[in-house]
Amino acid sequence: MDINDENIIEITEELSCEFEVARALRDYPKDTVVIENVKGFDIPVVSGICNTREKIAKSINCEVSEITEKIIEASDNPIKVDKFTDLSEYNTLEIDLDKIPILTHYKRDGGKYITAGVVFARDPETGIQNASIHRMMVLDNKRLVIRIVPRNLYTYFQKAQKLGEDLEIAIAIGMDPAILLASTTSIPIDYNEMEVANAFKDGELTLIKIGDLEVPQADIILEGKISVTETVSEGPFVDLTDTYDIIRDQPVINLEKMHIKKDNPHYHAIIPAGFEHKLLQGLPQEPRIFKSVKNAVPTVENVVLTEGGCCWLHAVVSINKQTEGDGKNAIMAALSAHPSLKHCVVVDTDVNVFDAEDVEYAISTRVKGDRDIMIVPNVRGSSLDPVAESDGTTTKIGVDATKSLKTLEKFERVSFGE
Ligand SMILES: C/C(=C\C(=O)O)CCOP(=O)(O)O
Ligand SMILES: [Mn+2]
Repeated sequence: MDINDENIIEITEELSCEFEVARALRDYPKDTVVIENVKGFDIPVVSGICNTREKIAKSINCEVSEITEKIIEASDNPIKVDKFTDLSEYNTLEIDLDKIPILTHYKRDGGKYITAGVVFARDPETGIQNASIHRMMVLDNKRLVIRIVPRNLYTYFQKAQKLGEDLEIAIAIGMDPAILLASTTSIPIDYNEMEVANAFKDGELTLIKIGDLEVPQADIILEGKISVTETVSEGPFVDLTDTYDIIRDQPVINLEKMHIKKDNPHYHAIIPAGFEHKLLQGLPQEPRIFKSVKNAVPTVENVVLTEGGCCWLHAVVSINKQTEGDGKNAIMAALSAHPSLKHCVVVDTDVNVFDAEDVEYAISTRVKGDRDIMIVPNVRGSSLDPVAESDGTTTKIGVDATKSLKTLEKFERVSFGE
């Protein structure tokens, strides 16, 4: 795997994949780290290839402020993949998960978890391929349990269940961040995420044909089937709010083969609740929120699900305010586009949405509480919100931190001038 970062932290001390690797990685929340010497394994662990917006922007060849625009462009203009290769660069082995340094992260976790696995499957009816990241807990050296949320893979799984046939899958681990990002995009069910990845790569993406599937040249590829009859308990697992998600009955994966790159393979681990987890899960929601706000307020400039808000619960939206009330319309559009969103702050375009201090500056100088704060009780929120009611409802807050158009002169940022 090409790790495209000139400042890699290399840890050579021998560490156990049970707790010790995860503990060491938490000391470097925004670095790319390679753990060279994992006790009992030949394969090093890499983490943090997508833990900053800068790294993600670099992988898709744009500036941080252009990521949303770039995702929208690639999702709206996917490119059919026409470059394929085979498995000649891999060693193919009978499945044995005990040969891969899969981590146990925190003390109360349900077990070892694959956290950077992209799952590839075809719709049993239409044949369209889906790619999505799922957490998968290890049951033994041949079996996993997968958390499937009701999105595209879940729909395929339901169709497979109706047909009574297990769903064939490949799990790819350790790949170019642009392909990881494409796998997390929220695109319609009849779209193939690898065509979005190919658009990020200007048509240069090469995939491997494995059975009926077309899979990226990842460092590790597992082959197997999601059972349509067998479920077991999955969890506990720390989700992006840094709190434990609940235990649920989820489908079992029976694995058959594994393909490991001959040349310098790494096992990619995403630390639960780390910035890589937050960004890969949250950042692909930003284009959805952006499109919705654009409908309501055409002068929207950018949308960010902030790292402090777990890239899930807090949004900052910047607009070039034209009329009084634009801020509140932007809040309503953002809250409805991402139902998990709890708090939304709207700022003017002279405020940098990526800079928490600048956003706080806008809140402190441009908000009048009785006029600019919207409180919406009893709405559905995120299952991860620790203050949500048992029925899933919570209270949402919108903060309109835009300048009042009536008194614009009072808000002039003097140090911005001459
Ligand atoms: C399972 C989650 C997200 C996803 O993969 O879509 C996290 C919780 O989702 P909520 O919709 O915020 O409950
Ligand atoms: Mn999909």
